[in-house]
Amino acid sequence: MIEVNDLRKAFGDVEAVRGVSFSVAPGEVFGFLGPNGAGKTTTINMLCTLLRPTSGSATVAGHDVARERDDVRRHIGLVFQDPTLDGHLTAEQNLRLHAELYGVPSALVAPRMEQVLTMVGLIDRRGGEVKTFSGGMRRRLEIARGLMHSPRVLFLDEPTIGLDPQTRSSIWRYIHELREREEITIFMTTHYMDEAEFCDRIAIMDQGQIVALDTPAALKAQVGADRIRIETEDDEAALKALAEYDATRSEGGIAFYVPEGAQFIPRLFAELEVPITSVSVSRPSLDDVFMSFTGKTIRDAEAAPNANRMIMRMVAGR
Ligand SMILES: Nc1ncnc2c1ncn2[C@@H]1O[C@H](COP(=O)(O)OP(=O)(O)OP(=O)(O)O)[C@@H](O)[C@H]1O
Repeated sequence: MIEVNDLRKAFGDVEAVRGVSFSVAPGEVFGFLGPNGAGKTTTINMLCTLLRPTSGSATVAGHDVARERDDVRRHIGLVFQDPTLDGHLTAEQNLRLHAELYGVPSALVAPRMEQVLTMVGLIDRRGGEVKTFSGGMRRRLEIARGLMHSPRVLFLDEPTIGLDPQTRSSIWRYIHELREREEITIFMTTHYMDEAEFCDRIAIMDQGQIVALDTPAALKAQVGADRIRIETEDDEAALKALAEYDATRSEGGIAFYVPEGAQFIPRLFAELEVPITSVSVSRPSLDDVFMSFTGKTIRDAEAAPNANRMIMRMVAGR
């Protein structure tokens, strides 16, 4: 549904996107994960035909984003970071306006409106002026509007940014319901690690390039080991017994890494002669994945100005 080949975008000296290639299958929820400034919005804008690529090529629903812009636009729905609803119009009027702009046949407008407003839980507020809606309601209405013309691909740029955790999870519920009900491909950007987990596949982007691309599970498996932390009645003896795992002292206990934590625990209890008073296993998170591919946490990547990033890379030997 989306094919991208060595796509690049430079703004003067700033190389925002530095040669990305990937493809997205029909029906997939595909996520672009990366810190602020990684180049996610620039990539999405090129795929939506809002920005012309400097070089490289991309097709969306079979149409070239540079040469067949109108065809691409007809097949996509957009939900952007910045709201674009008209606050003085009602929910219904906003959707109707969008349907007219997209040339939705008039007989289809009312049933489609009912369908999308029901999907995002706003059918009872259809007559309310948008300026009276909460941030979460507006975002849901934006999603409904993006779906009015039955696009084949829905692009969502940070769909949950600035929303509280409860509203974020309800937005995700709608996105998943949407995928079950409609034949639609979803391409989204996020810099929330926990949200990336909801995607079928994730491309991790850093400084204009894709540094990793796979399912969340496979990415985590690449990072490998589970972390085990135990507290015992005799840490000194336990450290000796666990020397082969390079166990170290950690936060008043002992920590070490094994490939399959859950399977290791029963053996640990059976074989370690020192009594264990507490145990925890943590699976690698997408934070660990980001760290292993970029050498920094996603928060550091956002906070660090470029000079600091270079120093961090030098320190990391990269
Ligand atoms: N119109 C523009 N002119 C100049 N530089 C730009 C322009 N748009 C983006 N950039 C630069 O390109 C780089 C990538 O920006 P982009 O907005 O694509 O990142 P992002 O990953 O989407 O971040 P965010 O999540 O903050 O939107 C940044 O260095 C940004 O300053």
